[in-house]
Amino acid sequence: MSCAAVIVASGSSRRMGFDKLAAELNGRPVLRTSIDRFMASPSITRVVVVCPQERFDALLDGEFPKPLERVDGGAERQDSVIAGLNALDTETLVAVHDGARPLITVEAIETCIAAATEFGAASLARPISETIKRADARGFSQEGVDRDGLWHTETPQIFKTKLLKEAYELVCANGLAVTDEVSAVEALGVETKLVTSATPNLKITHPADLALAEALVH
Ligand SMILES: Nc1ccn([C@@H]2O[C@H](COP(=O)(O)OP(=O)(O)OP(=O)(O)O)[C@@H](O)[C@H]2O)c(=O)n1
Ligand SMILES: C[C@](O)(CO)[C@H](O)COP(=O)(O)O
Repeated sequence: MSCAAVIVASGSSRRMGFDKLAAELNGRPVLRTSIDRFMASPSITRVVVVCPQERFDALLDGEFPKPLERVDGGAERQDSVIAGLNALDTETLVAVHDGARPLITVEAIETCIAAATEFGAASLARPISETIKRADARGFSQEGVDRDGLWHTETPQIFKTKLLKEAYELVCANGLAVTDEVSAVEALGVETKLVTSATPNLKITHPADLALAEALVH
């Protein structure tokens, strides 16, 4: 099945304090590293990057082995995902990925595509492996939360393109706010297969994450 990648990269890096997607990892911008991982995945046929023109222009050094295009994003992540989906027509599957997750591997992308091919909806995710507490506004623990069955979702999140477009139409029609695509398809009543993320795939969010990613990137 043909699979397009939509890489969302229109965020404002508020928690980082500077443009985290332009920051260098191993001599390459974070966003370029994310794009290159999808370019290297055999099942990916094209890459749509959702970001401002100037952020895109800074990435265009060298050749790309597959079609690459850019569209403008929106105020919220879900608006940026919808802008990317609107650029797609023929691909059966779409893999949505955060530009801020540059440690994604080709193996993880291909494993997730295989699950999406089988189930129609798949996301990389990690079972929670620590004790979970609910705290009050002062930061004092109030109770434990049973972690059985709880996962962190990551990206890529990969779906039949028609399904994800329908899900976001419903999200918009009902004025919902979702933080990922798994939540969007849940609004349609559709389950997503969670695929265990076997290697670090952190979302660079705070300055310390960049140092960690630099140590882990290869
Ligand atoms: N309006 C938005 C918001 C986020 N993103 C993208 O969604 C991914 C996950 O968002 P996050 O890491 O939270 O990035 P920021 O929104 O930039 O972070 P912050 O909330 O600290 O500003 C990132 O690749 C980010 O660029 C996007 O394309 N459009
Ligand atoms: C999509 C996501 O990466 C899944 O973990 C995450 O929800 C995006 O981060 P945000 O801070 O919610 O935009």
